[in-house]
Amino acid sequence: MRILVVGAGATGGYFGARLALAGRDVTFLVREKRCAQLQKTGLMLKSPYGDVTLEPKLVTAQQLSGTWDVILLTVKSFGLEQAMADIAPAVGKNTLIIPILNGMRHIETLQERFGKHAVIGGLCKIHATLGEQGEIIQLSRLHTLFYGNLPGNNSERLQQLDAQLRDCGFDTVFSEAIQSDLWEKWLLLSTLGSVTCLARGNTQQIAHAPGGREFIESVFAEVLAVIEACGYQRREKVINSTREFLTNPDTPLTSSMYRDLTHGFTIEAEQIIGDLVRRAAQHGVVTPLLNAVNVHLNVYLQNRA
Ligand SMILES: NC(=O)C1=CN([C@@H]2O[C@H](COP(=O)(O)OP(=O)(O)OC[C@H]3O[C@@H](n4cnc5c(N)ncnc54)[C@H](OP(=O)(O)O)[C@@H]3O)[C@@H](O)[C@H]2O)C=CC1
Ligand SMILES: CC(C)(CO)C(=O)C(=O)O
Repeated sequence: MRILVVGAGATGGYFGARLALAGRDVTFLVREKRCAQLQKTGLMLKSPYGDVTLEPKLVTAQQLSGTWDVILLTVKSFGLEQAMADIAPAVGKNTLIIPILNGMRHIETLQERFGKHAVIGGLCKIHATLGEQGEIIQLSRLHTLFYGNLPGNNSERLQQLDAQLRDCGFDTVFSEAIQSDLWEKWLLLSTLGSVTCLARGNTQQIAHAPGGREFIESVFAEVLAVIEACGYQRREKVINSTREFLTNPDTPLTSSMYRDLTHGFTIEAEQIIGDLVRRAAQHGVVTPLLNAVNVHLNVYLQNRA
């Protein structure tokens, strides 16, 4: 299968590199600046599993030709509109698009543009960032890619896709409940992003501050109430383990949004928190903490602008 990885940033660069190293037919769709950088330095991966540099196959939007079997979409939410316009010529009638953006709204946006049959549910769990030379830095050993059919879609091509993605040097989950996985990832990520961005520290620091653990639990409870109002059917075991994970005083967790914010970069405030706040209002769920986080992140974005 021909795989087009859209974006060679922290996540796209990581999973794309692993796929290419495993011999899959991978091309990265990149913009001019990143293209020039990668042509000069190669795609450098700094990883607890060992460092490696590869010469990636690169293409820019102007050079795209033909359609692709798989499109792994790894742009940030604010790059989605442009990315959809760029990939449109590459989407054929059998193309499978796997977005791994955080949040949920992009799924409907992609389905509206390319049709439900084209969009596979996807998410990734990894701690990765870009270094000063454009290298991909994997910050922990976590590297899991989840994918599966969304409700109302039953693509038989997923078996084929699974065979392509498996055994490539990262963990995979071919999920039969990707919709639940997506809600649960949002629960984890939005809670983690909220508390770390508001407190400007990791979860270990927060858990050791007076009222810190309760703070994490209260944000978690708000997010859970929102996603349940939106239709999430609670899986008690996952809820409990996620809550434990986030409040563990021995583990210093941060989120990619927190890393972006502390570096002064733009952040996916709307996709990760704003969308939750809007859904809460639609369903009459009261979310004072999430509202405060939303204001905080928006003021950060205003100051940045
Ligand atoms: N980093 C992490 O640890 C995790 C991130 N996520 C989520 O994954 C998503 C991607 O995040 P991440 O990889 O960190 O983001 P990055 O900013 O590191 O990478 C995104 C890349 O997309 C590229 N891009 C944007 N628009 C286009 C386009 N039209 N054509 C080609 N390339 C494009 C950017 O390139 P350019 O250099 O040209 O701007 C950039 O390199 C986000 O939704 C994030 O929340 C999920 C789990 C963990
Ligand atoms: C939940 C987590 C931390 C791991 O994948 C993440 O998605 C992020 O940092 O954006």
